[in-house]
Amino acid sequence: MSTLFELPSPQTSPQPRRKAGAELLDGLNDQQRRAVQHAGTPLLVVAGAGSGKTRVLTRRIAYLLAERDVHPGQIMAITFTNKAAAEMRERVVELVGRRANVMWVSTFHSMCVRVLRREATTLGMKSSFSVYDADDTRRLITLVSRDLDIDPKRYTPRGLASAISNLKNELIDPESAKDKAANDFERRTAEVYVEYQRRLGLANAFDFDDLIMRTVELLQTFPAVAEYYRRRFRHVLVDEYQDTNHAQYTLVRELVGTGENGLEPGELCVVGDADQSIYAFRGATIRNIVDFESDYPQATTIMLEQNYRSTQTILSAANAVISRNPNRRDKRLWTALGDGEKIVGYVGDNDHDEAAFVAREIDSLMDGGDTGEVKYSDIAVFYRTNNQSRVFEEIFVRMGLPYRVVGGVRFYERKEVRDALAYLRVLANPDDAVSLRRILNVPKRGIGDRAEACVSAHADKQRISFNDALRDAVDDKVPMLNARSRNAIVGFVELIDDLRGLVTDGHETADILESVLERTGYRAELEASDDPQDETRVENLTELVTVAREFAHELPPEDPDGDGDGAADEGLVEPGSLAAFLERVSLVADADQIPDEDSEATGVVTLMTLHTAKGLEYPIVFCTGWEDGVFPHMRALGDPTELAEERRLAYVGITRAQQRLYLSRAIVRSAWGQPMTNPPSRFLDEIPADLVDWRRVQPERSAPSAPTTGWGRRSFGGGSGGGSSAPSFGPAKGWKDTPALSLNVGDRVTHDKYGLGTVVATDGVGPRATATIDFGTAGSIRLMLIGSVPIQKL
Ligand SMILES: Nc1ncnc2c1ncn2[C@@H]1O[C@H](COP(=O)(O)OP(=O)(O)OP(=O)(O)O)[C@@H](O)[C@H]1O
Ligand SMILES: [Mg+2]
Repeated sequence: MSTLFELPSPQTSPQPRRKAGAELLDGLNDQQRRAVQHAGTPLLVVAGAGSGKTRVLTRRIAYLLAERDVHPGQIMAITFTNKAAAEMRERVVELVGRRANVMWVSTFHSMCVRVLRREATTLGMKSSFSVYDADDTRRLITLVSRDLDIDPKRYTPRGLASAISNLKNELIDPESAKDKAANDFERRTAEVYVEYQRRLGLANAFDFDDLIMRTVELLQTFPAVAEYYRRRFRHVLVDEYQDTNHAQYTLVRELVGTGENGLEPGELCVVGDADQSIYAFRGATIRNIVDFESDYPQATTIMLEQNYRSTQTILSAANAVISRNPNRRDKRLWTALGDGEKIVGYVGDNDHDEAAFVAREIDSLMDGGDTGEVKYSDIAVFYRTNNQSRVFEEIFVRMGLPYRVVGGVRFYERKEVRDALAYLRVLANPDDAVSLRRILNVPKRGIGDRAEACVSAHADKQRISFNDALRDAVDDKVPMLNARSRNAIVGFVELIDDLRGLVTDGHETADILESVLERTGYRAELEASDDPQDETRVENLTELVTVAREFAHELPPEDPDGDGDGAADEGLVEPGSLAAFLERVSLVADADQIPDEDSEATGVVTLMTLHTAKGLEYPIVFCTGWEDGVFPHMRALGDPTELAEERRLAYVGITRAQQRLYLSRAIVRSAWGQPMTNPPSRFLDEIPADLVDWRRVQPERSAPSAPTTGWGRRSFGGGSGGGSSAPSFGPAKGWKDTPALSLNVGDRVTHDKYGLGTVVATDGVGPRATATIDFGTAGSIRLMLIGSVPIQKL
């Protein structure tokens, strides 16, 4: 166990440049200033987008350090992405100097990893644990449900994984899940959950949700541990508080404490905006913001009203959209930045046309025109789902526009990269069963499925880890294993042990990785292949080596664990080590990427999903794919709660823009392999027409018969029928040409892909009519826009 936190002795080294307190309050309005200076009781800052919440948080930290004699080691700041954390740290360093480097500024997940590294043994784990991401989790759940004879069609690993994740976000442990299970699915889930947790333990691994849940468990079960962290972190600050889930909420409460053992509760400051809550699907709840005052009876709430980011036109559009949401506290943001340019609207014939418009527009913006100096890095393109990026990438490559995609099929999700990392993880944590089984026969070395099953059965029977079972195989103690497989396993175990020798000898991660690629024959196999994709794979592996090389040469923080003593705590990972590298890589969450420090300088257009855009700002923003069924997402069309969440996402998207905003949609989109005719997004109708300069509307093909109130469909004619550029498809064509299929609850239908189904709900009319259809097996209740799916009534 750790010793109690003591304040370090005053620094003797020369002080870095520090800003005086008064200067730290410069460029803040009265409300912001109050928030920065507030002391003693819990503080909530609620305000709309761009009102300076994050700025307040950053300044508050600097102010604590400069004016209230708080030591950086006493500060815990929590942000939503690693990128945001890096930025916040950077800004505080600008304000108060390098000593701010020892603060804990991190995401919930990184923060928990740090805590768990030092306390792992208290929870019966080793500090060399692995962190399993969504893919590892799904693999392990697949293995578990196979062993439990669960029908993967009825209960998919994905469905089970998400159910277990929900339980963890609600801090429900396996035993309680069992007790609470009320139907077959919940009972099966609980069964899988119990076994999955046991296997995680055997593999010495935490999954993402565990990081939070087990840290809470740690603090709640071991008062001395809780006291240590409460004494240490006297200030807890949380950005984007509206997106915390129950587990994270509880974690914050535990960290702050309620004043036991004569220790005053830590000072808590959270900032957020209920209108920007967009992670309900991960259990986030605005309850945490709405009930802050009752959760913390002493709390002070400060509201900010001035927006410093966007023009009035952009703000008005955002306000118009979000004001349609029910049950929200209305807050009118204002800006002193003037009306600015009108929003530009565009309707593409199809998604390629839409992308071409974006590319042409970027090109002409860069040429100067009436806009003056524009850099590529001033521009961002947003879309609703990752798969929409491909069309943009194609045209950007063709036109030579520099860009980068944040998220998407990310580097770390590529098979070859995951394989290589699995090797490294096995070297760092021998018990990591998911990684071990992943590479057991990659590249092929004669350890087939049957051999793997024998070893796994043996592990189960003896209740030992897969790694120990492999070692039993070497000693010929695994029944049913044939001699050939055994020999192959001997070779594999020797190879791994050899490679592990490099780690113990303290070799650099990049060199270890080179040896892995070399000695396993992995790279040679790819190089020998004539599949062009394998060439890319080799490049990716080379890139991974480079990442590892750079990581090792990053400047280590002045004080690795931030407790002011300049040394790492026992059990913490060595900076620059293999463990540290793996940690960094595994915490690259889905809304995140390894911070790319150079991207501002190199000047590239940024492409990302709306979710990833949260908290960011760009002078010029293209919001694309404004179509019902795309954005709002298909899933949300019949569900008021989900629709409200999509509307908040629209609010987030619009409010990223500082000066210029483009909104676009396509009439026909082929993102899911099959062309679909999509009606304009209902959110477009919600934006006052006079805010928009409509560059191109839908070409007129027949006399418009639909009412054409809102903009964006001033001349909304027939769907795809008759248009030469639009491909024809499916039994149901454009919504207008084909008499809309009228569906009622209880109707039986047949779908080209999903087969027979029953309508369980309907919603909307005309082009926006949707039906929720149950196709029989679990997880396949689908919501569809009737006009655009290959469906027939029986
Ligand atoms: N008082 C101020 N004077 C001038 N600029 C300000 C002021 N407050 C904030 N800003 C600037 O306004 C922009 C938005 O601020 P910030 O990102 O902190 O807002 P936010 O409320 O966190 O937004 P979001 O809800 O999108 O996260 C930033 O560029 C910030 O530097
Ligand atoms: Mg912010």
